[in-house]
Amino acid sequence: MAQPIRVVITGAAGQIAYSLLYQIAKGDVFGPSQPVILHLLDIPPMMGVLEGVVMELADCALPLIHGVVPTADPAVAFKDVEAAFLVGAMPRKQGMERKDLLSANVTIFKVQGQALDQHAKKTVKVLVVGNPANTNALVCSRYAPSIPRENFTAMTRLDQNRAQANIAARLGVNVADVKNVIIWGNHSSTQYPDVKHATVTKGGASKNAYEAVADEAYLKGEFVSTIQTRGAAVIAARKMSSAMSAAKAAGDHMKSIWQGTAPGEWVSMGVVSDGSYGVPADVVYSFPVTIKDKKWTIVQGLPIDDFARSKMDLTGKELLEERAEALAVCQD
Ligand SMILES: NC(=O)c1ccc[n+]([C@@H]2O[C@H](COP(=O)([O-])OP(=O)(O)OC[C@H]3O[C@@H](n4cnc5c(N)ncnc54)[C@H](O)[C@@H]3O)[C@@H](O)[C@H]2O)c1
Ligand SMILES: O=C(O)C[C@H](O)C(=O)O
Repeated sequence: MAQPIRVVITGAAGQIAYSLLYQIAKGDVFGPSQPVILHLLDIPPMMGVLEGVVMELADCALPLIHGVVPTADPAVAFKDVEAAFLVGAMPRKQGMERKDLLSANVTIFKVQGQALDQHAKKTVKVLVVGNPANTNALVCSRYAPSIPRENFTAMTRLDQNRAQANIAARLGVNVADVKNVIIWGNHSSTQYPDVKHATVTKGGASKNAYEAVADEAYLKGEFVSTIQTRGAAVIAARKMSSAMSAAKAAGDHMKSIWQGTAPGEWVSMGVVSDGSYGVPADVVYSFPVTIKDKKWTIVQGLPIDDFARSKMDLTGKELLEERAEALAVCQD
């Protein structure tokens, strides 16, 4: 059996972690033969709750768990970790936009960037889930200069999963038959879910999903706004933000990094932009990427029409505004 890897989950006493820990511990993310030592970080008032989570992990009797380290100390939490799920942050309430969380949450990611820089393995792969996820990931990478910037990614996989599930339902196929829907930009209500390059397998043949849906008004209107506002719809219904689906998406995202993407498939994630597709550089922008040997590459050369262009520019503009606000908060 492989040597265990150390994996940190922040916000470990919270909602998302409650679903995510089980996925990681039973091998869904790093593989069925990869033991893990789980580092669980939360804040001091949550240590009692975290103790209960630790008891439950023990009671799951999962052979891949080779250790559990509950702590409120970032220096302990980030020590020698090879993968980091940065979940711990305040979730939004009904009526808020995700960027309303910026001033409350961004300093968490400054502190954790510094702790990663000092204590984590230099190869650590960092997934930021806490909102506003894209800008938090940018801040985290800036405060961890000894770790390559490409090791920091933000989660838009939940948006991709939502979009693929929506299209599958529309076409009456299984969700596994819809591939390559793209999320461009910010994990916010300006994101652009794009079906133009997606495929669907129906009756044994692979087709373009946009053409298969054959309803441009839907794909440019209701579909886009449904995916953009899905998080708010879940909050309105549950009175709490998405957790089970967010945890599943976090597992999917890290699994893609660890195990790579299948030939002909890509996934969407927020990465530090190099200006590809004419979007702003140096913001964490969601692109379609392929992954090999734990390294992502932006899929290049996709044709962008005027509609997509305007949506991609709008979400890029929002990320520039968030970056300015976040860096001002961090300097205070
Ligand atoms: N990117 C996405 O697609 C996506 C999806 C769903 C939720 N989210 C975001 O994920 C975050 C967590 O959501 P949740 O439902 O688990 O919230 P939650 O309130 O249930 O749990 C958050 C946990 O983080 C802890 N925490 C706060 N500050 C911390 C710090 N400095 N260090 C370590 N832990 C800290 C809290 O004590 C709490 O236990 C929120 O910001 C939410 O908006 C993102
Ligand atoms: O929308 C939220 O605030 C939570 C999360 O980002 C989501 O998309 O469900």
